[in-house]
Amino acid sequence: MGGNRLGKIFQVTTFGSSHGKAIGAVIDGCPAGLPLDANDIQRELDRRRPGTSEITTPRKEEDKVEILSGTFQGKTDGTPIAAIVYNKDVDPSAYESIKYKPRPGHGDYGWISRYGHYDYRGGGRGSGRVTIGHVIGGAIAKKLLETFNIRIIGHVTQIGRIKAKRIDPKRIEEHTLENPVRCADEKAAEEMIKLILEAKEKGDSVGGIVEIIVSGAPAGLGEPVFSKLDADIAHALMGIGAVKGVEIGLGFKVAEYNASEINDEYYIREGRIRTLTNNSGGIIGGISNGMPIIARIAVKPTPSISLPQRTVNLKSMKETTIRIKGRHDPCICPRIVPVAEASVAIIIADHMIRAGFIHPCKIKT
Ligand SMILES: Cc1cc2nc3c(=O)[nH]c(=O)nc-3n(C[C@H](O)[C@H](O)[C@H](O)COP(=O)(O)O)c2cc1C
Ligand SMILES: C=C(O[C@@H]1CC(C(=O)O)=C[C@@H](OP(=O)(O)O)[C@H]1O)C(=O)O
Repeated sequence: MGGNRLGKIFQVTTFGSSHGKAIGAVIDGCPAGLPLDANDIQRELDRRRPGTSEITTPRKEEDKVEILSGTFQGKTDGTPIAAIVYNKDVDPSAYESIKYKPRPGHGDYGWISRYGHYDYRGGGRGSGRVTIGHVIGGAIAKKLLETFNIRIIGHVTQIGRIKAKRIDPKRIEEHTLENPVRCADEKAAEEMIKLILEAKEKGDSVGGIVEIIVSGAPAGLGEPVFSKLDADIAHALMGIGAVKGVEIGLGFKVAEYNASEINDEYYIREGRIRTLTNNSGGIIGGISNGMPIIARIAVKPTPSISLPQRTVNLKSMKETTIRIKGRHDPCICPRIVPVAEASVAIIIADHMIRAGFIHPCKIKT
């Protein structure tokens, strides 16, 4: 199949599917000497886990992770780290009657066109559940980055047309930790939850926007051509199911301004070069400039909905309709937050090693 790997030196390869035996990741290129145990990964997986509130899929999974290799006496030893989560609440019954009917908005038709032999149960490897692998890789990347005081935090900024007020990035974590919609603006969060529940009640779904902020990254990460830091971040984020747009900094809004209005002007504070504004989202010419790195993703409404929709029967080659049953997220945004953080963490960890900020073999702080 190919295409299951992210990162060049810090490489994360994921495997597994929604209704198969297990899902996991193999991380190659993590330097030796990083303290790591299952709890470091579990903490992140718990933030992604399904079945935790009325605004997530009711599929009940513990998502308990087991580290199979790559650590010795509580630290990474430079060998491939393999970690696995077994699928427990597997129930493909809802997919039996629709196996020849591609779901509008989901990956079914594309996968059948490309591979022919296709695991139709829950989209197989096309399921959002495979993002367990992203989160495993990202948890290790985050742990590595924390050693260098680099932190990555995501939050929901919009659901449907409801927009959150801007909040001090330092306060996002405390405000989103206990909040099921992962929005730091408490008033907007309440309205968002209401909107998600209304859509769910109707058998429909809603989309939104998630922002990811990297703080503490040094200037000098990235490459000037092709493997630009912004290009690699966009690649990683677009690799998550349901993501239809990526913005860095001001993003699509740059079209509305003159350069004199949005160029980030430089100044010096306590011997450090900074910029007055951060419209470039911390990346200039493909390389980080030491300001916070800011990416935003547009997440589409969950494709599997129970309202009737038009589709085709690929066996009889006749037009037909579909009503999707089963267990689905009425909105993907809250659960995509840890996945997006993980994807960005993998790219930043990879570039930290590539640019020489982290030794590729052993941790030297
Ligand atoms: C965390 C997460 C959870 C998801 N949950 C669902 C779901 O419950 N039902 C569904 O139809 N799609 C869900 N998706 C979205 C599909 O996986 C995605 O739309 C599908 O793979 C098609 O890919 P595309 O939207 O990128 O074109 C989820 C995605 C993610 C990342
Ligand atoms: C189980 C998860 O999300 C699943 C993502 C998903 C999809 O089509 O993407 C469809 C549903 O799967 P199933 O029909 O197999 O229950 C969701 O529950 C998970 O993320 O852990």
